[in-house]
Amino acid sequence: MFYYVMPSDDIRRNLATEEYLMYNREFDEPLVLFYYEKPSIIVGRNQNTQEEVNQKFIDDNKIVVTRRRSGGGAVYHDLGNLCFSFVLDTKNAEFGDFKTFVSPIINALHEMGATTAEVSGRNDMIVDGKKFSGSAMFKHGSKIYAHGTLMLDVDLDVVTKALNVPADKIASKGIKSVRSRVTNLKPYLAEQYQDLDVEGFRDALLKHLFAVDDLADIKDKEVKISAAEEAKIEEIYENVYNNWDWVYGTSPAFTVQKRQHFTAGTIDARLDVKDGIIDKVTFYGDFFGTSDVSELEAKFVGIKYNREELAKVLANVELGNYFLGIDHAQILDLLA
Ligand SMILES: Nc1ncnc2c1ncn2[C@@H]1O[C@H](COP(=O)(O)OC(=O)CCCC[C@@H]2CCSS2)[C@@H](O)[C@H]1O
Repeated sequence: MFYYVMPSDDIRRNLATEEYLMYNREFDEPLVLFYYEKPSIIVGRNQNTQEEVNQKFIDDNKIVVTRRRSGGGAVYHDLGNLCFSFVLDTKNAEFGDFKTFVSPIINALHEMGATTAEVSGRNDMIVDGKKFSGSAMFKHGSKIYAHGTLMLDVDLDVVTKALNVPADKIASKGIKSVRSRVTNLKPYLAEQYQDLDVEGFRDALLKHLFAVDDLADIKDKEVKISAAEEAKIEEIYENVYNNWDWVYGTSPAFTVQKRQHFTAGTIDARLDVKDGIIDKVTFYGDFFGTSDVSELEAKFVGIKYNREELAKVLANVELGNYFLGIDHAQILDLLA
């Protein structure tokens, strides 16, 4: 087995590197990758990004949002979360089921004191009945990567806030992720691991996986990435993981239906969104102004469905013509 430790703390670059290595390297032996990142949400291949993220919270807290190629639900990562990934070619290595591929990780965790950590269901690892890891995989030809999370010391409060979308927000046709109760691993690890940050945890795991006391002993097992390859990884970063078309634009078509009560009355808004772009907006309500509201509805058609774009349109609108006594911020909150 070979290994590579990602130097970046940006999930978009880390996913680009993982993808690059899988497509472009030959794997006589499996490769294990480790990476971690600053606060980010990673939605699954078939998910509706707008539905999975709490956009206002994401904007306010500058949380990175991206989409991965593997399936499953949206997860939240911060600097207390470590990702692992096994990349291999099924021509050269057998790829069993989920339980088989995570077994080296489970064994290492047992050795580190989390003796009750176990595999659960289709893609979870749990301890004390609570999830600390979710996994997913992506296949291309005979090559596969199977990656997962390890919640060492994640801010659990933020997990709920960042992923929490009000139930009434969207009536979607997309695939919904399963909400489950999560926990951090740290309290379950032995005393000597209590002061570890995510890098220390990673190094400890590596030592257990390769059965060495010193990482210097496995230097020859470390994969090297050249400057020319870095440039190609940068292209994947830009074209895929940092590209709105991939992150939002590939979401399934969905409809947002929202209702807001104002002192003057109630407004309902319905937005049809296709490929991340607003297809149609309809307002219903009982206190419209003097101008035809369909004029306002038309202004939103064709823009990207996000707060920033909605705010730009609203900035040029004399709202009082359409709704009496409502300001821009209120309408923005209704729509976004
Ligand atoms: N970081 C993290 N780890 C484990 N579980 C999480 C995490 N964040 C949120 N959740 C919980 O899992 C569900 C979603 O579970 P679900 O089973 O739907 O999806 C997954 O687990 C996908 C894991 C993808 C791992 C990739 C590895 C490299 S980049 S992302 C979510 O609603 C939360 O309740």
